[in-house]
Amino acid sequence: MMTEVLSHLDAFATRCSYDRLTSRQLTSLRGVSLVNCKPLSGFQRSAGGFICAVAATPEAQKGPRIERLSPKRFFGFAGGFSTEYELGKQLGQGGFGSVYVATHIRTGERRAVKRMLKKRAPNGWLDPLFVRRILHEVDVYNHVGHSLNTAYLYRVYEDQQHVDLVLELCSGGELWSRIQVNHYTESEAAKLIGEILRTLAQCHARGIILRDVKPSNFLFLSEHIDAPLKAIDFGMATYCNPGQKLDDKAGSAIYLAPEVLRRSYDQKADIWGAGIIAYQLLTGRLPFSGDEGQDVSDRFMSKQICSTRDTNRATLYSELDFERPPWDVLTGGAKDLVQALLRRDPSQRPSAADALHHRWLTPEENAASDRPLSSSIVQRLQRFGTYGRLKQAALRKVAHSLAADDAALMDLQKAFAKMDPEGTGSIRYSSLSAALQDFDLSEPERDQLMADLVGTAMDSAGQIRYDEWLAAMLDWKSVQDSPEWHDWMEMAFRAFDVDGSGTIGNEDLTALLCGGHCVVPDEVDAAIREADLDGDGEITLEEFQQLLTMNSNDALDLFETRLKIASTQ
Ligand SMILES: Nc1ncnc2c1ncn2[C@@H]1O[C@H](COP(=O)(O)OP(=O)(O)OP(=O)(O)O)[C@@H](O)[C@H]1O
Repeated sequence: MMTEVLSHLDAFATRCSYDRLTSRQLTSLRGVSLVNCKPLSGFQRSAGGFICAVAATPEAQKGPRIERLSPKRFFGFAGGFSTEYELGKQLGQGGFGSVYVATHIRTGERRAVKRMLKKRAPNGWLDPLFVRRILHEVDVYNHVGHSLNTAYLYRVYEDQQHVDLVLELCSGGELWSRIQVNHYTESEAAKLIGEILRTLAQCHARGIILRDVKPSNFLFLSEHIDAPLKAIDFGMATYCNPGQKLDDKAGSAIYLAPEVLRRSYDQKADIWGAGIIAYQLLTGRLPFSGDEGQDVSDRFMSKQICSTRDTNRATLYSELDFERPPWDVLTGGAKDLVQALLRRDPSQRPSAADALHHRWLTPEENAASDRPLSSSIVQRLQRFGTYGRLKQAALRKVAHSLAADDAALMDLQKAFAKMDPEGTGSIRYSSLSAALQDFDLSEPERDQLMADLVGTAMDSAGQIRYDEWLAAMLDWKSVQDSPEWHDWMEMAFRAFDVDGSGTIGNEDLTALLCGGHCVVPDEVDAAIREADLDGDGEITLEEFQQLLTMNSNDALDLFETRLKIASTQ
């Protein structure tokens, strides 16, 4: 009974943050007695929600009344999917959703839609695990989905029955199906392993752990042999703060790290999964050897059933084989990296960011962070895209204050002037789009990269202002070293606190982000959640400063370049 009450309240509390109820307001609800509320597993920044210890009073045991919630718009996502999209053939089926091709009725653009049935508990409430899974998946897409290594999330819809995630269509099939057909050459494998590690590094830099790193969660964008790889399916992801250890067993058997089986793990567990994939790409089999390990490997690769006990024993104890062919012909660099990724002691395993610098993956001398601006625009746009709407708006505001003659901005000014030869102070989308032709990007990818550049669609009119350009291109870490940084942050805060109340709240952001009328549901809520550490629905100066400072030092080489060989100069 107690468990049932807890799950009622858990789902209810999660929903409450979407109603912008504070923990104080929660406790005032009839029949609910909540103590020690804290943000839901680190997702306070954007998914919101509270985990509360519950004093199960007789009244609380009845649970809050379901009528308080509208199942139709439980999450606050947009409605009207079927008026905007036509559903086509099924692409795939997972444990949590079916994925279809969907065509945008007005533009004819083809996308993938992951349709998940709103799962209900026997009492009619939405199942709390389902609620949390959706929140986590959307949250991770919003954090890292604007990088080229992840399928782009265009929009989320919901109706009475379903939640629909509209995603970039990846039509090249799963990495898994190519592993089964091919053994990759070393350079092909290195490119793919680099792309996987880049996704991990971007997530880990934001405190996210994926917990389901396996070949079927990476899809090729197209059928082209060199098509980029995109990560999908973040339903298992969660947050893990520095120093924290998770203890729940989550993931797919053969890719689980030893420490996950021992129930004390952090982001390094994802690296093990990447190591198993790397091994498969290079050899077409699993690393486990000895009688038992070999049996697990053979069964798994030929899609026969393996018992959990045998799989776990192989992960924990089997010798890892780096002797048999093709290891005799693979280079020392490949062996060295894969061995490092598969160290059983997680403290000896490299982080994703460190692994990316391994000599086998980055043979060129020229690290991405040293590249000139002209060849790192794509990386800079992705990095900016992974910041939330509020942070993007705040950085634009600060960029506006930077001195026009600052020598550190010279390169950025020059690049801007090249696209604005008449000195109008704005560049056209078409000019930037033309500049992006030098990069090996699909047309939707070009549009995705530019989507985050301007403040609101209303004021853009197809133009990008200098401050918008600066905000996206700048290395903000260096700006933060300026003695004026704190003044600039405070100035931006005061400007955003439109009603002068001392905090930034709902009305301030409605005015700021959508000129008083937001058409995208949840837009303002999501912006508040970006910074609202204590979940009270308001952003204080301290919370605002923390938002502006975190993640600003993301190295550019965490992001894909996609530079065409011909234009590396
Ligand atoms: N963006 C996409 N483009 C094309 N196909 C996709 C896309 N996303 C998912 N698919 C296909 O749909 C399948 C199921 O998707 P996904 O893994 O996200 O679902 P799931 O229910 O979360 O799965 P799981 O049971 O592994 O957690 C994928 O294996 C893939 O074949």
